[in-house]
Amino acid sequence: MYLDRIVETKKNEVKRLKETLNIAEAKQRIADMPPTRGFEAALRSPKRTGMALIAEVKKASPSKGLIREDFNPVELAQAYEAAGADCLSVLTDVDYFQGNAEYLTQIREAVKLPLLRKDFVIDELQIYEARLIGADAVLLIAAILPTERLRELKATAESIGLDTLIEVHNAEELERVLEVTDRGLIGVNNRNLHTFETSLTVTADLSTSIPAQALLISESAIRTAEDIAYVGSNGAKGVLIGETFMRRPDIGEAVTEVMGTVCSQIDTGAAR
Ligand SMILES: O=P(O)(O)OC[C@@H](O)[C@@H](O)c1c[nH]c2ccccc12
Repeated sequence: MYLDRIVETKKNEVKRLKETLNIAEAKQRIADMPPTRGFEAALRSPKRTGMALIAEVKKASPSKGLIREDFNPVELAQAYEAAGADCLSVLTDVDYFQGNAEYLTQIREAVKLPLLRKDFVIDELQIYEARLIGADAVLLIAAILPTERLRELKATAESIGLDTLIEVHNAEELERVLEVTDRGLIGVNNRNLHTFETSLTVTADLSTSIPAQALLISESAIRTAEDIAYVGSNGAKGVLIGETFMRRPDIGEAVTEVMGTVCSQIDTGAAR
């Protein structure tokens, strides 16, 4: 199963990372860095009324293969910023998503938006590394983290100024996450990471169990303005979109088409 394979790869990456980076040194370097950009804060006051956007810089994925041939991460990030994205998500996994930590560092210099390091975090050291390469937030995936690990990794992230986006796909994962926190950013992944199957009803089904003080981000398989209206009417306060934008030659046009200028079509009265 591919998720297990990815985790094996990450264990090896962590082993290698431990040879070049230790926590004491990382902490020292982080102490000299400028503060993070406020990933959650940006999503809580989105540019488009009613729906925040995390736009993703993603070249390829295990489920879709190569998504975008003409891939200049900095240009793509700038186009997203110009189109009014609130935050960016940058894939840093090399083997499965053709991402790179360097893309994130380059993007940090080129745009002002808060950045999510999109990777498969299983160890503290990856979190310190995320901060060092220029991330403002990290993704924590409940499917690969036992509850206590989730709690520890979240605390580590917060101790160095990083926000967390905690990702769930089913009720069991959500229940475990709610043991750790009932606030912050909760991402509902519409894609099952084991089968690759997608359905936006995953967001609708889980949203009723997500407390109001948490911010629900609907992730994956969002393609149209109708999809935005659907997840928005079912509790999502933000969306994380990659492939739909990456497949379009003109990123800015795609963002405007999907997001609208304001998300006025959302009937938030029906939410929850
Ligand atoms: O490209 P999409 O279908 O718009 O999906 C974006 C994002 O949700 C997806 O890349 C993602 C969600 N969770 C992940 C975990 C790891 C890697 C990737 C992901």
